[in-house]
Amino acid sequence: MPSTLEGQITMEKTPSYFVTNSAPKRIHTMAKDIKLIIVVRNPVTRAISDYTQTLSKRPEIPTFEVLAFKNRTLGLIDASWSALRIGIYALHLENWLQYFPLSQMHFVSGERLITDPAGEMTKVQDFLGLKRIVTDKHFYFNKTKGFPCLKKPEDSSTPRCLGKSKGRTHPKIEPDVIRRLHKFYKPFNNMFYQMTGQNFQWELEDGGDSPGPRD
Ligand SMILES: Nc1ncnc2c1ncn2[C@@H]1O[C@H](COP(=O)(O)OS(=O)(=O)O)[C@@H](OP(=O)(O)O)[C@H]1O
Repeated sequence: MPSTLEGQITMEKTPSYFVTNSAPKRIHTMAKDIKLIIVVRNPVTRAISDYTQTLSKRPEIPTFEVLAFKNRTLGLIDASWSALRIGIYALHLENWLQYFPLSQMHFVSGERLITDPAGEMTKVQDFLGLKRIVTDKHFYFNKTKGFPCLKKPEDSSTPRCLGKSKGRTHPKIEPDVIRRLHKFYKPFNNMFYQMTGQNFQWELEDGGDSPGPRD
């Protein structure tokens, strides 16, 4: 981490920290009063997104349906598959709560980040104690990309969307597998809602892969 001068905030983004057992202790040793921002989305959609990313690099991997089960006939989920294990948010949060109070954490809804980016950014700015600089007027919905994009980033005069690797089309997953996964995550999601005091409403999206902007 670079040194931070008076009036500056240093930010660092590493998604894997949230699920790395040794991370909370090490980060606590480095900076006890650090503010932590965690972006979470429906763990079923997250798993499919994770799989889609791996598939783009290694097209030869087995199907999602094959990887998701230890025994499909018995409906036995393979929770050791990292794409699924990462979505057990309550488990990972438990680890962080051993070192940091909830007041130092802010949870961003991945779903609302797409449907209402300015609203989510307002909450992030408030959490960080920043002036509300980023607002509605900084975003527009790009129909081609199917996602919100920045109208005019600070370093450029042209609009900017996230790159091709963000917002890929997901493969169609068999509906009974999606249903089984929703059932698998339900108790963990409820635990996570209780721990955070926030209801992310993931159970409302039953049936298929949760509706994304492209669907
Ligand atoms: N504005 C905007 N544009 C594009 N994509 C957006 C946006 N907001 C959120 N998302 C969602 O971000 C998902 C990719 O982020 P990741 O967390 O996988 O990124 S990272 O590689 O782990 O850093 C990506 O997941 P996929 O749709 O599965 O690709 C998007 O759904």
